[in-house]
Amino acid sequence: MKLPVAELHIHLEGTLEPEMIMELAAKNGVELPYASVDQLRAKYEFSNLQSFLDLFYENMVVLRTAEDFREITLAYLQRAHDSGVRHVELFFDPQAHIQRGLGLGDVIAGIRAGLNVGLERWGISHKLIACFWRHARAAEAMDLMKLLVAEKHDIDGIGLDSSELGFPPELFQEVFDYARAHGLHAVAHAGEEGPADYIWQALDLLKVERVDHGIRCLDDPALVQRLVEEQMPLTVCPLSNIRLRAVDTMADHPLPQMLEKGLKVSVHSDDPAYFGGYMDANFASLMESFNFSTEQLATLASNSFESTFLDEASKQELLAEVQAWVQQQNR
Ligand code: HPA
Ligand SMILES: [Zn+2]
Repeated sequence: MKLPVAELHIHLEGTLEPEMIMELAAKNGVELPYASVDQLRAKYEFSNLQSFLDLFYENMVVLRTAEDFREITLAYLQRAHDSGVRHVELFFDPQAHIQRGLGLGDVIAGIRAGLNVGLERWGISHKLIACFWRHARAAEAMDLMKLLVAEKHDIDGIGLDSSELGFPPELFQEVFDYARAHGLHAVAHAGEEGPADYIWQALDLLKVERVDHGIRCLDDPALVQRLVEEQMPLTVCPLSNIRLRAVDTMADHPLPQMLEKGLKVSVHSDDPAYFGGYMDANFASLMESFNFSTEQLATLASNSFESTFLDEASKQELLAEVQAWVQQQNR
């Protein structure tokens, strides 16, 4: 039995494996600047967040139809299932797709169709979170926010992603106020490359229910204290942090320290096709450096379920799976 976990920090477009990119490009007649999977893979060396985002946005242009979105969602869920994921809260970047002329309804219908097959086939439950680009104008995010509500698009929450430095959360306060007033959940990337102050802003101005990444909180003891007191979930992505050079090596990763301080941390894969693997690869890499105990692993898994937007009964069912896993380990 694999450690059962919830995947709460996963960008759908970041699950596009090089093989799928080449296949979709051929199918949709999209010209790419690489002739082969190997040539594409050779570009997967990143120096920071922006160097990754440039390639990430370039590659997602191969997605053209609702069927493409259904297919990649399902391909991701197969891998998620193989790596122990029992519930997923999936991010996608609507601005990327509507700018290319795709219909918002088609994108969401395709993703939802894939998620529903995943629920039937593997019992993986789900939520869907539309992320706004912080590098684009807040007014553009606001227009999209209003459209999502006016057209009753089927999403469960909103997030904030893309380039962090120079784009503080405060720019998006109005968008998050609007989302909250319309019953949507709210999360935001903060403190990945950006300073601890961006985490304060995400909490106080955007009133987020989870912070994505959040590792830079360790620079600010008062912030750590607040995050511990509120048991604010932090969705930490170890392989992403290494590949984007937010942390030097896995041995330097702050996750053990964060656990030690009582922060509500859980492990996630961010953009697994780009960063060296899915949930299981993240845990395998952590285990090589830290050899976590059964108890520590169970805490990480339980935190992941407690940090979901599921109802209490569903959370309890999934938490019971963690306990069953612990019993199996101790047998
Ligand atoms: O790690 C990330 N940070 C910000 N934006 C993103 N979009 C995809 N992945 C990321
Ligand atoms: Zn992310």
